[in-house]
Amino acid sequence: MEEKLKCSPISTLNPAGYGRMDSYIGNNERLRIDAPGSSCNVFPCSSTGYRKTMEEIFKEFEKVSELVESVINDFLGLPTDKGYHDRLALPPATDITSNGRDEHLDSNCITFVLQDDVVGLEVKKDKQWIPIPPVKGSLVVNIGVILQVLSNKRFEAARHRVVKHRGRSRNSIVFFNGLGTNKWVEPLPELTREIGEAPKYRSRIRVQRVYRSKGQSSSSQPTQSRRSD
Ligand SMILES: O=C(O)CCC(=O)C(=O)O
Ligand SMILES: [Fe+2]
Repeated sequence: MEEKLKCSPISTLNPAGYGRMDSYIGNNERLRIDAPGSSCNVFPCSSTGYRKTMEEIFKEFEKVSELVESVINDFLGLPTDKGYHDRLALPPATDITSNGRDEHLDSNCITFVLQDDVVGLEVKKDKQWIPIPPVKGSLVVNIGVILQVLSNKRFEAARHRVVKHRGRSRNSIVFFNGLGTNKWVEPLPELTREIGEAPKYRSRIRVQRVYRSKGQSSSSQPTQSRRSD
């Protein structure tokens, strides 16, 4: 634990580093990593190869993310670059004992999950929880709230959770393709007024998260408030 706390975020404004999220399903530990080269990244100093490996993994995720993003833009009939490029990788810390996640929607655009061989991830469909068992060599791709709003609900965010199994640790690497904070998000004009379709959402703002310092838990869900226009 001492080693983990050495990796606590160095800035209260940027959560890169070690953190915990306490939930009723289980305590979730994570090491959050921003793009390689970010001055906010904190890596365990006892492991020399860790940083290099994580940065390589980040770059691989970036490539997949770009590909999927371009397929989605193509599908929506949008230019290839709509500007949603801010990315974060959040691999949970090692030797965790419990690692559940309450049900939630991801608040970003697209999420990529690389699971180990421990089951736990579930998605809600028609009021039923459906397990998403790990398949070697494959990634789970989740739609997040921002893409739901941008696409005027052509894509719907997946409600999901991670169920904890007694006595089994689970590790996953999660890569978030998102927009960053404090951005206005609304259905894209190409998918609404330009084609005579009513927007299903009002403008929303993504509010900067409030992060607590050193080892304290922080909220897993960024606040999204509705503008009243
Ligand atoms: O660990 C997982 O499989 C998913 C984690 C997750 O849903 C999240 O970090 O938003
Ligand atoms: Fe999630």
